[in-house]
Amino acid sequence: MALSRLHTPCMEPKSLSSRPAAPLPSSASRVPRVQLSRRVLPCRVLCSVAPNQVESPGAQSTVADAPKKRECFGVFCTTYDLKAEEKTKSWKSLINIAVSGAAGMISNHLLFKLASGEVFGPDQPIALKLLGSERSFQALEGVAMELEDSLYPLLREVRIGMDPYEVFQDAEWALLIGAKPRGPGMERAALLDINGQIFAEQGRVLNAVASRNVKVIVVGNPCNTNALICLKNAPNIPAKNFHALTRLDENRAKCQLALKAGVFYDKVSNMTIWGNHSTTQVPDFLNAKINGLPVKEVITDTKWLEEEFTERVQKRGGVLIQKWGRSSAASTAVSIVDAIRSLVTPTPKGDWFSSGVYTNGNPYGIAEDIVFSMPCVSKGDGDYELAKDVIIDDFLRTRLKRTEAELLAEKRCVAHLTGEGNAYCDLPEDTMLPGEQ
Ligand SMILES: NC(=O)c1ccc[n+]([C@@H]2O[C@H](COP(=O)([O-])OP(=O)(O)OC[C@H]3O[C@@H](n4cnc5c(N)ncnc54)[C@H](O)[C@@H]3O)[C@@H](O)[C@H]2O)c1
Repeated sequence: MALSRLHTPCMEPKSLSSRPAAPLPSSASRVPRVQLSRRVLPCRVLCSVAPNQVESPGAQSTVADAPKKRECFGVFCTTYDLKAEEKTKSWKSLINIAVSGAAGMISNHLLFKLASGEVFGPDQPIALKLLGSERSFQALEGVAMELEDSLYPLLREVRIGMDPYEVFQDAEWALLIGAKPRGPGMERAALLDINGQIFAEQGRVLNAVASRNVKVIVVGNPCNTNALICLKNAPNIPAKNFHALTRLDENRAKCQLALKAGVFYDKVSNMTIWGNHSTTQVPDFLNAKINGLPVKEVITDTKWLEEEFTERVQKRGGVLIQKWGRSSAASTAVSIVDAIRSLVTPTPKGDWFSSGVYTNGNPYGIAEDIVFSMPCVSKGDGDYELAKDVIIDDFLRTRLKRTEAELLAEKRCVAHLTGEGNAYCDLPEDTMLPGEQ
């Protein structure tokens, strides 16, 4: 099924939107708010399509056959009345963002942030392609209705579906959140297998239909090994384009250091989470800085740094579940936003961010061919390089080895899903995900 293309609502010249729109670039402000107004006329009835309009397949349908069409959702099927000249002045080209697990708790925060413009910018229209499962499909319709009702000027298309081949078509960003949670008594090996199968399939689909330069952020757990499985099943997409989300751990670590030092958290920089998004992860206080100074010069309580700080970060998710009764969804969504923004905006000079990335010639002595969280810098073009000037002492090295051993064992455990032979599961210990008790 073809995707609907950029289409702008057919609307009245004056904005009737009651909620504040994201600020416009100066060129856009010269254009009457016609593009941003959300007073949408029922175009299939009232509007003829001018030659300079781009229309969606859905827009060509008549009122009578409209209910049969599923290329777009509700109001997003409407044809927009946009002059080509205005389009080039004020809008960047539409980007396609695919999100799996879109009816889940994390997505319920994330989608609204994406649509508001706070992730890709106030002049960047987006299309959201939402993947759900059979069980979650009704809920997904509810999510799409809430997106409709939010009247976001930058949200030009919403499409929902259960077929990843349709949903991932031409995706430029794929945010892979949907996964099964570890049930009571379930071994980590079983979770690796169940979720690994999801990510093997999604890797194959991305390989077949997504943009060749799609950026993939794997959130569903165990996210490092899921990302490895995904990239191994997508040989035509650069392995460098795949990330496992460790940004929530980075944000938690920054917060704990700020609390201990009595400073606001924007004073903490160069925070690396090394390794696996599990309780073996290594929050690095050796290279982190507070007010530009090494953390160890500002926080002299070494015992706290070596023991309490690390454990607090590793177990923060579990403590939160005890208090809140559910896992962290809002702060995870915020950290996905941070992770994307770190790739699409230049990293501040001298700083870096953490991301679980494919090890292929890393300078830190980490085993190759796994997805390991490391310090990265970006020019803001969606790509990244590994950070230089990183110190690794014996204490840090010992911890890196432990999380590396866990990831190598996870890799052996999913060999049947990465095309590397028979799986052999010898996980060093049944480590937990950060949110597990
Ligand atoms: N990496 C991180 O920092 C981090 C942090 C928090 C949570 N997580 C993980 O994110 C995942 C989602 O968390 P949540 O709180 O949103 O869970 P949730 O249960 O609220 O939502 C998951 C959604 O995914 C759907 N789903 C399941 N399998 C799917 C599939 N194959 N295709 C599409 N959709 C599918 C489910 O129906 C559900 O709607 C979990 O694996 C969780 O462990 C990761």
